[in-house]
Amino acid sequence: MLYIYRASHRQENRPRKRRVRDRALQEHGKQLSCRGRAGAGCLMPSGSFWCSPRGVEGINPELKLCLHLRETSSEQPEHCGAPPEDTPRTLELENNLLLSLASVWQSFYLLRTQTGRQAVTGERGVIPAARAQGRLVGGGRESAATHSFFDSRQRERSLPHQHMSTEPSLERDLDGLGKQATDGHTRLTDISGGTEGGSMASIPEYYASKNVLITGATGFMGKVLVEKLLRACPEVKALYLLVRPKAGQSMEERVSDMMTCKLFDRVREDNPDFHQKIIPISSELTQPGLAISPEDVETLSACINVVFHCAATIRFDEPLKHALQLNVIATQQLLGLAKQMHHLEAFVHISTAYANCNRKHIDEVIYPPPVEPKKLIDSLEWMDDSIVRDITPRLIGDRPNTYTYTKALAECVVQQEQDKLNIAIIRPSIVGASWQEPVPGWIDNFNGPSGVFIAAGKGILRTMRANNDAVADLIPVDMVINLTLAAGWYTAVHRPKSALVYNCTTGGINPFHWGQIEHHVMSSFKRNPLEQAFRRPNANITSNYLMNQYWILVSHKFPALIYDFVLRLSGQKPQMMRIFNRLHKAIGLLEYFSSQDWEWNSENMSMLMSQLTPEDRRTFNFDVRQLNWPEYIENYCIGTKKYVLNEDMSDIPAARQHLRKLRNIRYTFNTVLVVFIWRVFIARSQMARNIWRRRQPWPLAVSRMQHLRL
Ligand SMILES: CCCCCCCCCCCCCCCCCC(=O)SCCNC(=O)CCNC(=O)[C@H](O)C(C)(C)COP(=O)(O)OP(=O)(O)OC[C@H]1O[C@@H](n2cnc3c(N)ncnc32)[C@H](O)[C@@H]1OP(=O)(O)O
Ligand SMILES: NC(=O)C1=CN([C@@H]2O[C@H](COP(=O)(O)OP(=O)(O)OC[C@H]3O[C@@H](n4cnc5c(N)ncnc54)[C@H](OP(=O)(O)O)[C@@H]3O)[C@@H](O)[C@H]2O)C=CC1
Repeated sequence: MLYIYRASHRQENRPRKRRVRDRALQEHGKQLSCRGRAGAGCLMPSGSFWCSPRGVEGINPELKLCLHLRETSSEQPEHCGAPPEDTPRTLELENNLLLSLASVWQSFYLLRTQTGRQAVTGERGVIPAARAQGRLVGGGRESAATHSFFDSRQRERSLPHQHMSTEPSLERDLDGLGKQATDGHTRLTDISGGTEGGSMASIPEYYASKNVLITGATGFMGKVLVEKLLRACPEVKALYLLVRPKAGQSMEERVSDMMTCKLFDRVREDNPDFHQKIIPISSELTQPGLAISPEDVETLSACINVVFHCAATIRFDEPLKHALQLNVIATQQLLGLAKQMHHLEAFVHISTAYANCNRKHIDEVIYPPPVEPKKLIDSLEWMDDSIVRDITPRLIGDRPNTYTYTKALAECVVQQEQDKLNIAIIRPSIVGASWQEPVPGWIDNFNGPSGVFIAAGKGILRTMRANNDAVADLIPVDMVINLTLAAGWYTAVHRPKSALVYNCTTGGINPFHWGQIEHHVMSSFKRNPLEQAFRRPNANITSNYLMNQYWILVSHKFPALIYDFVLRLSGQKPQMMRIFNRLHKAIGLLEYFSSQDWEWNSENMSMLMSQLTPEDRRTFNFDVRQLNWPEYIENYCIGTKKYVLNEDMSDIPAARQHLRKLRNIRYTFNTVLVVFIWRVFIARSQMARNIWRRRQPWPLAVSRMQHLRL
């Protein structure tokens, strides 16, 4: 039975359409997904077919349709509405076309399950079928990402990867179905990166016996990536980590320190010898040739299969020259090294969802850079640091800092190599503590909101400029890493011709707002207080500049002055004002992100999810719909206590006691203040007494009542 439903193409209906698809996906589990020149579509194993209006545009440009094709008619999706009354003849033709497509798909699916072939064949059916029937025309709105995805099927890649030469071209797809069924085994083995057994490799299967290069492995996300790879893909051959010596520690010491961190407890339990798979390579990314020795370059060129580039400077106030050096030039150099790698299958670049924060709606495309990176690099090379500092605001234009500016340039640099390498670009929004893995709430730094939460939990931060109703696009680090690993797998196995961008965000799918965050953070820190809080946690956010300035004066600067005064009296060094000045600098840099909303398209994230086997979807879960925000925020706050501040959970009763003490101090202070004001301004001044009497008639009323009672 075929249902065709009319759905408006307008933006506001998108969530509804998304729900149609999501529900269909939930109901049917595994699905095959296809992308056309004009959009996306999914065929479920049961034979049901979902196609976005954009996808349909290619088939029938006049009709904006959401199609839902089901085997049984018993359960009509309530969100689709009734079939259009004015079903035109073209629609019947569509019905026939789609029914035949569906039957092709279904037999295709059966074929696939028999031969163990999955997305390789599944991705190539609907559009060629439509084209074969002369129905698929070029029209329709195309996103570059969609285009690039489709292009990957159209163009043969000229990489030195053996298996690419045998990848069937799109044009041959439909006609070649039978052929694929007979010789599909051979092709599948090729495409799945040499996996035995004729079935498409799952993610752990793909990473088995692969050599992976990771930059930024000592950083927040890099560590989680290393941990997850070792734990979820235990057969991975080796992880080569580009690490620099730092703070008097050699790179070997740094890596062995890292591996003793709590984050690796679960891996250690599973495989106490996991460190044998880790090979540190000395590298300073800001140096020419990344300061990698020629021997190491040779080793890496010979063996690396996948590169994850996480290293970056994420400081918002980084001088432009340094940010450019690390975020752009080092990326360029790494790409140069990647091109020398004989067996490279995927290059995954970690960008940020805010690389294009000068736009309100951000698609999964690489936007034209603010300036040609090469020109900027050449010009800054000869410029004095002070000149660069002076022209930085003009250069970064409508971006808030050098970080987002250089990350946008880096994307452009990466894109320039898309013809030579299989590239994925991951754009996470605000990466927060882990959701589930390896432990809920794992976090190890003060970046982004973590520092703000801690400052609020310690009772230092009382006010911040943020929009209560703006979406707080937080995403847990484990979800970002799961998506990153899945994208690496997908890029290597499917080899899209041009770089695929994944906006890794939550706001469009499972929104949560800064006002809600404030509420949950505060109540969480009241339940599980931090040790030695300065004041009881009570932070408020406001979008009003003047109000914020007022509260900064009253709740930050005034208490800091008193505290420093007390410290001075007791012979100690004043420190509170200094802490507040640093805090104000930090939150001043963050306010840009907490005061406004962005809208990210995350179709590629959904597409990627639809490509995973149920098992992989569980192991590499990045389904942000499953996030329960209050629970996540609670774990996040506990995580800051346990892993950032290294506080013991058993001390919570003492911390609560401390908060009670602070509350009593506050009550006492307030009472003393009232009495003081009374004494100074009211009791001593006749005018104040007169005003007091006029404003407060109740004492007279009370005395009159007492008089009457007597
Ligand atoms: C309660 C309810 C509240 C609800 C509202 C919450 C709103 C939150 C809004 C968050 C928005 C986040 C947006 C991020 C968007 C971009 C995401 C990315 O792509 S990229 C990822 C995002 N990238 C970033 O987030 C980078 C932001 N950070 C920076 O740019 C710089 O660290 C700096 C300019 C803030 C300070 O520079 P500088 O003065 O040279 O100082 P140092 O660096 O040397 O550190 C000094 C001390 O301060 C410590 N500390 C550090 N950060 C914070 C903090 N945020 N806070 C507090 N403390 C912080 C630090 O640990 C150190 O302590 P200690 O070791 O001395 O004891
Ligand atoms: N955290 C977030 O909220 C978000 C992060 N991202 C992106 O994710 C990636 C990782 O971020 P995150 O883990 O938070 O950042 P961290 O600051 O925690 O880690 C940065 C990593 O880069 C390494 N690095 C920095 N400079 C050099 C250098 N000169 N030579 C060698 N290595 C260097 C650091 O090594 P070392 O330990 O030696 O300093 C560290 O391992 C970045 O690309 C960032 O842009 C994107 C969106 C949000």
